[in-house]
Amino acid sequence: MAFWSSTTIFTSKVPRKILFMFTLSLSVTYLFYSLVSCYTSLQFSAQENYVYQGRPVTEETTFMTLRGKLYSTSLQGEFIERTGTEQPTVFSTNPENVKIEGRTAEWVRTDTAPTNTIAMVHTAVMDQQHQGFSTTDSVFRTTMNSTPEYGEKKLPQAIIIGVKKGGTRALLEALRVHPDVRAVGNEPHFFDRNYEKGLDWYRDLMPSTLDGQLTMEKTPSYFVTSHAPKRIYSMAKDIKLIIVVRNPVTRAISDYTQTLSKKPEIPTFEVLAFKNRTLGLVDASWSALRIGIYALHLESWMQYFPLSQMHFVSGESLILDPAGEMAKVQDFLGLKRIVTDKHFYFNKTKGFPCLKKPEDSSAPRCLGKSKGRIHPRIDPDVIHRLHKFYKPFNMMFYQMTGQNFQWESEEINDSQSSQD
Ligand SMILES: Nc1ncnc2c1ncn2[C@@H]1O[C@H](COP(=O)(O)OS(=O)(=O)O)[C@@H](OP(=O)(O)O)[C@H]1O
Repeated sequence: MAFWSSTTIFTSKVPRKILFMFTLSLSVTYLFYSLVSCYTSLQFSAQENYVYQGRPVTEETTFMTLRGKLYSTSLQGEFIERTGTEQPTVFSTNPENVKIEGRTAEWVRTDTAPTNTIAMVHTAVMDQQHQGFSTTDSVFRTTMNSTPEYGEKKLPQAIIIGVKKGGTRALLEALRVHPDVRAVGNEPHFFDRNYEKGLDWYRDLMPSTLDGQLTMEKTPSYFVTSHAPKRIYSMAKDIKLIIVVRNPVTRAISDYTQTLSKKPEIPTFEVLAFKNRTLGLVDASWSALRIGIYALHLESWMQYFPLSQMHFVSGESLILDPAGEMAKVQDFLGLKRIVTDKHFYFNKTKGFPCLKKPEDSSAPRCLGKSKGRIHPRIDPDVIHRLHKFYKPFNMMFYQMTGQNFQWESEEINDSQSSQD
């Protein structure tokens, strides 16, 4: 009764207009806050959803979110072709001075530390413009997807040490699809060119990893660097070493093709391959040929590491059956077989296997122009002589590794096809 009477007094005392204004302002305030909170939650979910192997990932578990964040750049296949950081190719016909270590552009993923992102994006834009690519939203997405790195930087537990032009980039990029592998995109060249910079410098180049993830790098010149085995051993005795090998004759031609692309004025392959062609004296000190004497280089690695710590990948099989080679590599690294045939397709235009692109991305997932170059035609007689030159070294290599890479049967095929 008291309540009823006080309400009646209130309504009768306050003018109806004021009451109406008060109710209206309350409603407007309520509506405003509802809209603001709705917008914030929409924004949050747009930022927190990313794609993991083609599927959108939401915040189902914290761990998946963290890992997804860590991989948000890489799993969207943001590959940006940029010029390697290596020193430019120096060519000399004096075998002692021959240094064909230069490298051309290659695919480098942009999952860098945030501090490097702006520089990388800038480089990406410049490079894409330079190559006539459109400065697409892939660069934009790279910026958007640059998330802080989680975990800690570690020294690598596995290194692809060689061989130059063996297919090392293709292997590393396929491995980087694996959620338990994190690798530095550029070649650090720590054990051959930057050793004096120290282990802290080297570690700092590595991407951050979470527990259970492998840190990796690839520098193909390590395999032929005499002091690399000792240096790597002193860093980590139990490190795993991967060597991608390829028919040494084709490898030499590939190496030469790379140099030719930068220095078109160099002598022909046929000239460089011999000290005296009439006498059939092969110039084994020419680095393009010397690198292919695998048995010789392997010997120095075997002084420090048991074979069980080395894995040899056939460069030929990596092209013909990438998933098969990846299965063996994942086993060797103690990884779950996650990278399988589902991840590859044969790209007819490229003429090589490429990584399948995630559903939502238009980013290319083939390697760049510097991988899979067209080789110049080499005199079949020179090819035959080189096969003969390499044969004993290949045999020794097969014996040392316990693997037959069948490069001799390739020569039979080559000569058959050149007769056709
Ligand atoms: N999937 C795929 N796509 C393109 N290219 C592929 C692939 N798999 C292996 N290869 C072969 O890799 C060769 C280059 O080897 P590397 O990456 O080790 O070269 S480098 O030493 O890093 O410069 C390169 O040599 P060239 O063909 O002579 O250019 C390729 O034959």
